[in-house]
Amino acid sequence: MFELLTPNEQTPRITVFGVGGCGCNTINQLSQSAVADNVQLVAVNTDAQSLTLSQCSTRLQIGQQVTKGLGAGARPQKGYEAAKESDTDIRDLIEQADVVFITGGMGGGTGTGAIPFMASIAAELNKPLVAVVTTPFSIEGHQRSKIARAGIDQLMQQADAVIVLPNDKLLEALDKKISLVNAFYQSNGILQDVLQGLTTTISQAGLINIDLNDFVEVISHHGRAAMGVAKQMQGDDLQLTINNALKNPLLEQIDLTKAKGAIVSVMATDQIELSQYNCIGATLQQQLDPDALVIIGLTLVPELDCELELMVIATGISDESLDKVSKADDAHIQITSIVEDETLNKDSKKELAKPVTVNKARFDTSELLNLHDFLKEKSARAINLPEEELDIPTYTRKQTC
Ligand SMILES: Nc1nc2c(ncn2[C@@H]2O[C@H](COP(=O)(O)OP(=O)(O)OP(=O)(O)O)[C@@H](O)[C@H]2O)c(=O)[nH]1
Repeated sequence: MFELLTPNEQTPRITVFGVGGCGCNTINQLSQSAVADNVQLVAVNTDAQSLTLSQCSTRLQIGQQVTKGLGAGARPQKGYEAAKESDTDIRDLIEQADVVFITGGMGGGTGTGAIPFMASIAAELNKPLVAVVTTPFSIEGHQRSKIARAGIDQLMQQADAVIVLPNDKLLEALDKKISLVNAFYQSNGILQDVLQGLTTTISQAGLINIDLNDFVEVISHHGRAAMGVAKQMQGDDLQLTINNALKNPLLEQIDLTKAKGAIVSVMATDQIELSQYNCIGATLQQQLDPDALVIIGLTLVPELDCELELMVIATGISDESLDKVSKADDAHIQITSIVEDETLNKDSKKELAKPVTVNKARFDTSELLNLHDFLKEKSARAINLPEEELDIPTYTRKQTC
């Protein structure tokens, strides 16, 4: 049953913080689009120069003493100290909000260090908070991934809901031939859609409103959150659109049936039929845990470029559900190394040729790098060479012997 409500008397005040280079870029793009009056955008950075370029009306330079306005140099500890130095300013801004969103890229210094600190202030002030963060592109290397992972672990302890959007996944959703600069710009467009969808969903513009308490209830399931988006063009099958939203590349491969709650934002033209709306609710209810709280908000957008647009945010996903996926038939991929090193004896070759199994659901580049380390170490043990030498091709190694 869905209830038609009149718009909120008191529209919640939403503050969206864009932290660090990536966060500020996203917030900048967001500020160029139509943002509701109840949404305040705040650009936060240690880098003074980048802040001067920001088009946000509220800009906060953090850690002037610690960083001298020069950025955190990819050191999260510096980002953390910078945020701590500006504790009072951050606290003042968070205090004014009913709901807080924070966005930024994990893997550098400012975002990775400052975002968990800001989330801890929101928790202290009892403000519901959703963090939307990216993880680095695989081409950025192992070290950045490692920094990002540690930052996300810290953030998970503080924030109500953490939506992690791997930059590689954002890229998958875009045209493969895109240039890198454009990839950044367009991936920010996706972040912008996520934030805009969320803020619109809890603002008063919706025909069927999601009220703040519902929103808080759904996001207060601690743990991972995941999201999917899909568009339905004229004549498309609605069921298919819903399934696309659940299997969207932005949604990691997780078992949604274990989600404890979901917020669904539907944007449609005024041609939407009640049967379509009911179909969305019924389909999602079937896919999720029967006890999950599913909240659906509808916003009419007359100039929408499609029939309807769907955004699903599933919250309270436990690690258990990730494990469940790993038990699925195709959940593992096997990687077999081809061993052509003639210096190895038969037994070592056999040992090295054993396939290594990697969890496909969680397979990411950092895992590939771990695998690379693992294989290197394994073969170092087999032929008793120092590990670092294994980066030298066998042919060259032989010549230097
Ligand atoms: N999608 C997207 N990702 C970005 C963008 N800019 C940076 N990133 C990602 O965010 C990570 C952190 O970069 P920044 O946000 O520039 O770093 P920072 O938090 O400002 O930290 P410092 O530069 O060390 O002070 C990078 O490793 C990239 O993966 C962007 O515009 N869009």
